[in-house]
Amino acid sequence: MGAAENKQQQLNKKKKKQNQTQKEQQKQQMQMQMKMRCLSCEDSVIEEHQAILEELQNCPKPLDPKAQSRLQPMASFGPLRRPAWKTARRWLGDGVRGPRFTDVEGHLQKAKEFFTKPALSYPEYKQQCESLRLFAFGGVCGGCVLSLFLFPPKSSYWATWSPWQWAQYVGSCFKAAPALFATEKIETVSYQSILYPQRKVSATVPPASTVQSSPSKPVAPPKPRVLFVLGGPGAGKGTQCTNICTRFPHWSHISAGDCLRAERNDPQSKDGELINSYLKEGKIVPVEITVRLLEKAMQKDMAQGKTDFLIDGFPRNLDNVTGWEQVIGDRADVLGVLFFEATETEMEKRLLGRSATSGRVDDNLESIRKRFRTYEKETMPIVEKYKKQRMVFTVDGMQSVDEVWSHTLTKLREVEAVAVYGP
Ligand SMILES: Nc1ncnc2c1ncn2[C@@H]1O[C@H](COP(=O)(O)OP(=O)(O)OP(=O)(O)O)[C@@H](O)[C@H]1O
Ligand SMILES: Nc1ccn([C@@H]2O[C@H](COP(=O)(O)O)[C@@H](O)[C@H]2O)c(=O)n1
Repeated sequence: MGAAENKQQQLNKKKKKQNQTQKEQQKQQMQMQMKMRCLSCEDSVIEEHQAILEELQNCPKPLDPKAQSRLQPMASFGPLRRPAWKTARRWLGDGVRGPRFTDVEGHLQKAKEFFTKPALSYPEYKQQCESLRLFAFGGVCGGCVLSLFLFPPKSSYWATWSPWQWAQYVGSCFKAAPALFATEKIETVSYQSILYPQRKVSATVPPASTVQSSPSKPVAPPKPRVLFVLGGPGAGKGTQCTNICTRFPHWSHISAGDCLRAERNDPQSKDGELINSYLKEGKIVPVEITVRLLEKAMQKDMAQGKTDFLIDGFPRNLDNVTGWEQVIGDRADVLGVLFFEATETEMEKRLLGRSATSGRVDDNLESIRKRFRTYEKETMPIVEKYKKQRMVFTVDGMQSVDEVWSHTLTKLREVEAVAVYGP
């Protein structure tokens, strides 16, 4: 073999190797493209790609122009499906393009058509639904926000964290925090005024004798806070008021019914007989008598250091409401109404049970039923009136005493939160 022949052979070998390398590279490139593309390909397309690959493998030349022309579309994403992450819409045949997202009028029109114009095709129907959905979503969200704004939940969390408190929080970051400890000597002031510094101070309600201040620096006692307690006869008002006062000594329980019964039993009282007749009939005693007794009882308890009052069984009718406003008015802060709800059947059962030991002239079936009627006719409208003012804290009184107590506690915390942070 001559040198020239040898050289030719080496050249051929080299060319063949180059061809093989080039083919190998092309194959790898194709495989990469296949991998990428086949993520979103249908089976038929994958099969087609595989066939092309096989053809390429068997092809003696580096890249046959025929194969190249067939492979060309594979190199571009044009005619085939886009990968899922590039697909803006699923292909559900919605060739009908709806209004742009920002085109409110267009969507309104489509939403209206949902009710007025039967869709002729699925895409049209789908667009109507989509446009309607925008308004339904907006309406529901807007309604929820508005109702939270108009009728904020009576929860201490809401009172503390609702968005309209945020401005206040931001503002408070730039204000000096109130001193944690007293900055001057406190002579005699109820611990309530320290716990609730927001409370306004009244110089009028308590008689001077109840305030033991130093002569040089008089300290006005805080304005008494009042929580009316209402509910049907036997709903459990008295029981839960006793619980509250046992647990929280700053609360004082004053029952209008108890005050009236005590007055009736007082031989010195000029109103004894009148009160007795009202009690037996389950009627509401004139407010001048009742409110005078309530004020007397409050003053007595304030002298003992009480500042918060559960006024149980009051106001029972409109006469009671106006009497309170005229006599006490803004000398006390009314925090709201703690309202115990129970059915007549349950209340009747409880009162008949209580009649064995209460000694009350009105704990008999006849008086009980008369009291129910008075409650329905005269007291419920008062509850409704306070409800409209969003002042009612309702407790489900149908459960066991313990369960009602736990519910009462929750409501009491709400009352405190609203009193401190506002409604
Ligand atoms: N949750 C309860 N489950 C069962 N019995 C109860 C419950 N709460 C109170 N009672 C009982 O029912 C009776 C009436 O309760 P309570 O005196 O507290 O009612 P009231 O609403 O104050 O009634 P009134 O308006 O007549 O004074 C009592 O004998 C009491 O022990
Ligand atoms: N504001 C009020 C409260 C009560 N009465 C009379 O007392 C009766 C018993 O009241 P209880 O709350 O103890 O059940 C009641 O039936 C009324 O006759 C009232 O007149 N005014």
